Amino acid sequence: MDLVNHLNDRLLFAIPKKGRLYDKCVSILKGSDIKFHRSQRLDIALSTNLPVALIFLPAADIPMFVGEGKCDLGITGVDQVREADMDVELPIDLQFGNCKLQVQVPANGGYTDPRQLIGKTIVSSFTNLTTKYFAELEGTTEDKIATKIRYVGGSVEASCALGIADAIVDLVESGETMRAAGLTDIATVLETSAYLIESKHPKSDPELIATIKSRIEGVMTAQQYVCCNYNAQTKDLDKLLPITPGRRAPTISHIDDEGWVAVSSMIERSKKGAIMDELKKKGAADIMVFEISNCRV
Ligand SMILES: Nc1ncnc2c1ncn2[C@@H]1O[C@H](COP(=O)(O)OP(=O)(O)OP(=O)(O)O)[C@@H](O)[C@H]1O
Ligand SMILES: O=P(O)(O)OC[C@H]1O[C@H](OP(=O)(O)OP(=O)(O)O)[C@H](O)[C@@H]1O
Repeated sequence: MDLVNHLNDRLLFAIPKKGRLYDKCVSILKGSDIKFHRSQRLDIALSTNLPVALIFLPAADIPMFVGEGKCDLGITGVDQVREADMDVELPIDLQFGNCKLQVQVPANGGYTDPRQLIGKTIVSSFTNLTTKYFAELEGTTEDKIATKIRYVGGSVEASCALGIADAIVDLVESGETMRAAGLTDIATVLETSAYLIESKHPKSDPELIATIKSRIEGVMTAQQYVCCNYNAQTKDLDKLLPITPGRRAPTISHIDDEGWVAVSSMIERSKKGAIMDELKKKGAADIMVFEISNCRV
C-alpha cells in the first residue's frame, strides 16, 4: 500500500522509533486503544481503529516535526524539546524516561565546580543546552563563550578517557554508565521525563485530539491508582472511609449480610500496602485490590 497517500485526513502522531522511550510509548498506545500494525522497517503505521497515522522518528527529531506543525502530536523527552528549542504545548507528563542532563568530570580529576570548566572542552549530544548553560555560567552570550562545546552522537561518556573532552554533559538515570566510565557529576543542567507534546497550530479535528489526550490521561490515572474493595460492618464505616476516600467518594453497596456493606474505592498504587494494613486493623474484611486497565475520570 502507498502509505504516504493514506496520510491525508489522518492525525499524524510522532513516536520514537527505537531506544529508551520506545517500549513505554507502545504500551501507552496499547492502553489508549490506538490499534496499529507496524510492518518491519516501516516508519509509518496507520491506525486500524482511528483516523491516526503513527510516524516513527528519532526522539531528537520529534520536537521539530511537532513544532513545525508537520505532526499534531508526539511523544519525546523534555530534554529533546529544550535542545531543539521548539515552541510546543506539553499537555501530559508521561512519567517515564526520567533522568537528568548532568555535567560529568573524571572522578579523580579535581574538578568540583562547573565554573572550573570555563574555557575547557565539553563534549555532549546536547550542544545547544550545553552552550546555553556555559554562556550563563560565563555571564556572556552564546556566540561569545570561551568554553569549547563539541558534538558527539553517542557513547559520550568515553570522551574524557579518549582525551577529546575535559568534561561531558550527558543523561544520567541510575549513574551506572557514568561510574563505569570513571566519571562523577558536579552539576545538573536539566531534569527531564517523557511528555505528550502537541503542535501550537494543530490541523486535525480538535475532538480527535481531545479524545486521544483524554485516553492517554486515562492510562496515566490507571497506572497511578488501583481499585480497592472490602466488606465492613456499618458501625466501622466512620473509621474506614477516611482511609479510602476515593478520588470523588467511595461507593458503598448493600450486601446480603445484615449490618455489613461492601466498599469500593480508587486508592493510590504506591500506598496500597499501608492502606490494606490500616483497613484490616480498623475492622475491614475480605480486602481485595484490582488493577484498573483504563479509566476516564
Ligand atoms: N538512561 C535513561 N533513562 C531514562 N531516560 C532516558 C535515558 N536515556 C535517555 N532517556 C530518554 O530517552 C530519550 C531518547 O534517548 P535514547 O538514548 O533512547 O535515544 P535514541 O533516539 O534511541 O538515540 P540513540 O539510541 O541513537 O542514542 C532521551 O532524550 C531521554 O529523554
Ligand atoms: O545512568 P544510566 O542508567 O546508566 O543511563 C545513562 C545512559 O543512558 C543513555 O544512553 P543509552 O544507554 O540510551 O545509549 P546511548 O549511549 O547510545 O545514547 C545516556 O546517554 C547514558 O549513556
